[in-house]
Amino acid sequence: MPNYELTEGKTLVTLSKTAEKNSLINPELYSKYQVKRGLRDLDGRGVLVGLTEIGEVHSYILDEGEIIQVPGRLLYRGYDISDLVNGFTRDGRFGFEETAFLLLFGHLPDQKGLEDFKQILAGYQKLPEDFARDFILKSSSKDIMNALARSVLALYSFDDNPDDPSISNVLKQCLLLIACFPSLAVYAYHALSHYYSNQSLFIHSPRPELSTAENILTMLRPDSKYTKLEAALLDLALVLHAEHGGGNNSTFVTHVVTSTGTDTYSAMSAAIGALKGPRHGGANIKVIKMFEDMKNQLKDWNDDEEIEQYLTRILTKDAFDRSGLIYGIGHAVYSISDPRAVILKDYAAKLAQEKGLDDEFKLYASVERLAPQVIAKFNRMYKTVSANIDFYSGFVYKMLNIPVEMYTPMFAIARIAGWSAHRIEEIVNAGKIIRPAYKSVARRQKYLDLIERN
Ligand SMILES: CC(=O)SCCNC(=O)CCNC(=O)[C@H](O)C(C)(C)COP(=O)(O)OP(=O)(O)OC[C@H]1O[C@@H](n2cnc3c(N)ncnc32)[C@H](O)[C@@H]1OP(=O)(O)O
Ligand SMILES: O=C([O-])CC(=O)C(=O)O
Repeated sequence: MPNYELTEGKTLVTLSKTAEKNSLINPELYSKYQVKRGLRDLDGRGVLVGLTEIGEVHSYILDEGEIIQVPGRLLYRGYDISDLVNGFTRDGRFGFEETAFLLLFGHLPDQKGLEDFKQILAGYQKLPEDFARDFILKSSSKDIMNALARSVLALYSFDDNPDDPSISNVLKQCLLLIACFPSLAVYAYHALSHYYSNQSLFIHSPRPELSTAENILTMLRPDSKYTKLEAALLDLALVLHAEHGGGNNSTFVTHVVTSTGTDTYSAMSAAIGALKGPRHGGANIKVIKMFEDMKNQLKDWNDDEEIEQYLTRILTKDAFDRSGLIYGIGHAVYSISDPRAVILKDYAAKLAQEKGLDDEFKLYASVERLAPQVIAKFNRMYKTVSANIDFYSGFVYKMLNIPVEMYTPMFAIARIAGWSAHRIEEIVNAGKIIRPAYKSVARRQKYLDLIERN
């Protein structure tokens, strides 16, 4: 982007300094006016802004008004995530389609219902004629989440009835997006690796008889080959990422944008933008890059003291991306544990052993153990922090040879199921635009004519 020289030496640098200075609000005012920053109460509990039956994120119990932190639990439509995972893995079935059905329709499908649902999704898999060529390949993006959001917005033009908010129409649009996200993301990755990394370009079509996880691997790999274990692990990751209640940032964005009465494509592209952020879904890419940096910097991966020093340098903004964040650690709701991280860690350990990456797994486990202590030294903590879902997900994807650029898009491919259920829930129940209050703390000013200003 050009750096425009503006008149009278006012470059973008000086203007940005002015913008920054005049945007700063005295931090004391937030407590003075009891602002619930991050929509959180001072004890860390979220401000109650809605009701949902789709996902439940459980992290504490109240004992005589006192918050007692407990290991995290996640329920989809009232079913514990561990029971769901145990159910389909025990039966050797893929779980993502069944999970999407559960989230959208509120009950687990029977055999026939599941087969019918898979057929409906397969029917929506095909992108419009020339869509991949004209909208993905011709204008490739350096970021797949950006490409995905653009594709979602472009699909609006191919819909004969895009603005109809009836549930039958919105459901149809959501099913189409659930079915198309894998190809939209994978093709955007191929465009990126071709145009930015000079790799050969190939496009494989999704196959209607395959599961979402199998199709991702089929389309991603030049030879379309994958093992049953690889597909099963990717499927598990999709199930674990599919839903997380109404308050997580991207799902809340879905509620906020849906509450305006806008179309499905606008709501979902906004949610993709929210998920892309490194404090949310984008954390999985940051985690893997943080570990690459850490591995280069550490002399001894088994030395706790050296690891602690590196983590401290992250917090003091002296290491990695200088954001001060240890990615993959901490959560707005969970404290003692994120149940999804517990499940993924187990699989990561087994896979690491198979792939001869035990040392790297041990380093992850050490950081998981040490980071909460280091963070607690630097912050006033009202609750414990622990590894979140994104701590081990990137490591698992890496062991599945999934390119790093695809990690956050994998999250989106899964979470579109949850967003869809929440969009429908918002339309069915709300009818009220979401509009919280902002108190103005600006000084009132007397207007000056242009010639009077200096
Ligand atoms: C799928 C998901 O979205 S899971 C989350 C993925 N994100 C990450 O992994 C990024 C790293 N983690 C974080 O940035 C945070 O833990 C978040 C954004 C997830 C949650 O943030 P919060 O709700 O503010 O967490 P919490 O209230 O427990 O934090 C207390 C303090 O510890 C700090 N803290 C929490 N986690 C971290 C971390 N990983 N690294 C450094 N500091 C942290 C917070 O910034 C906060 O400090 P402050 O009071 O000075 O603002
Ligand atoms: O709930 C949150 O804030 C973030 C999260 O874990 C998710 O969206 O999966």
